[in-house]
Amino acid sequence: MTGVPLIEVEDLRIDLDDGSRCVAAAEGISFRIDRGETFGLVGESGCGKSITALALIGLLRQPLSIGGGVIRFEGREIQRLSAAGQRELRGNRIAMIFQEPMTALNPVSPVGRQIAEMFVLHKGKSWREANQLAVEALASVRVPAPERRVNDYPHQLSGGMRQRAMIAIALACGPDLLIADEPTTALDVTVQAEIIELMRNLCAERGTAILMISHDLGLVANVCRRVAVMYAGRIVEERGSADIFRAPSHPYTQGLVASLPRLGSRAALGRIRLKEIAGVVPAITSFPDGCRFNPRCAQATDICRTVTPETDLLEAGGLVRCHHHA
Ligand SMILES: Nc1ncnc2c1ncn2[C@@H]1O[C@H](COP(=O)(O)OP(=O)(O)OP(=O)(O)O)[C@@H](O)[C@H]1O
Repeated sequence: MTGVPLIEVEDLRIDLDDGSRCVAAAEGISFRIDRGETFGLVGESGCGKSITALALIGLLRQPLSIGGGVIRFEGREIQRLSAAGQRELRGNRIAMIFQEPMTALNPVSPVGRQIAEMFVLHKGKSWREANQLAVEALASVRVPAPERRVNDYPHQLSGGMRQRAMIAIALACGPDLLIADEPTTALDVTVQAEIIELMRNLCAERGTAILMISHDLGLVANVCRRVAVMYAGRIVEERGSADIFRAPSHPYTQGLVASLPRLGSRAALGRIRLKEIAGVVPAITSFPDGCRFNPRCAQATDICRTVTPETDLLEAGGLVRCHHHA
């Protein structure tokens, strides 16, 4: 399958229709992720990261729906797959982990059983085999005493252990793509680092691609080779992770980079306040004309208030959507 991306999103639009009116919650979304690659989607809360991920796995529900564009998995259009085909894609090929594992785990079923179920349902294993594989899966995510822990219910595990169990379930069937939506936001910093390291190592060993979603540019750039920055339902910049710090091109990305504490700096030690991006993200129903970042942008001119910028290729590699890009 050389040359064919694992997943390719082309000009995706996601509509939000509340019955009285229909607005585009996200539009013009295009990116590709190759086999085994790590790709990040970053942006402030509400910019459309999670709904983009849900669209990829065919899990958008009313009032949201795909309003245009194409999503291809190994060259096949996901929207054209039957319901059964989409289910098989979600079970076997694409897995997802969320911020709060409690919402994804079944509270009345032991975690071992939930892992074993994946092997029974998607790999045709017997329960006996599947139970053994569940112990191995928990061991692979470094859960201590896995042969005992398989019998624990989700509420008996700490937040970090629950997220490990979620990763075990997600990776059970050897997916080609793991979508991780704010996987560590609810955890404290030390546990966060351990979980990220674990996820990254397991995926690298198995050749699993990662689509990581977070509001935290530092975290995403640390895990991913390439990063797309979203603002108000559009991708405004896509770059290699190192380039995004060295020479951010879009004023919004520049703002995000300026608001990151540098390791060991006075800001990281909490002694000075970091530069925040002034203003707030507009609501879906009141996206401004032209560039949606223009009301918050110090570089905005008349054209930014009226004309939507096209996506330009950067000489140094990458894409940017700004009339005045650096
Ligand atoms: N089920 C829904 N009904 C109505 N609006 C929704 C629904 N789900 C998402 N939205 C809206 O769509 C927009 C994009 O939401 P999305 O969850 O993708 O944002 P996000 O960037 O992932 O932010 P967060 O990190 O806060 O989840 C938001 O304005 C949100 O309010």
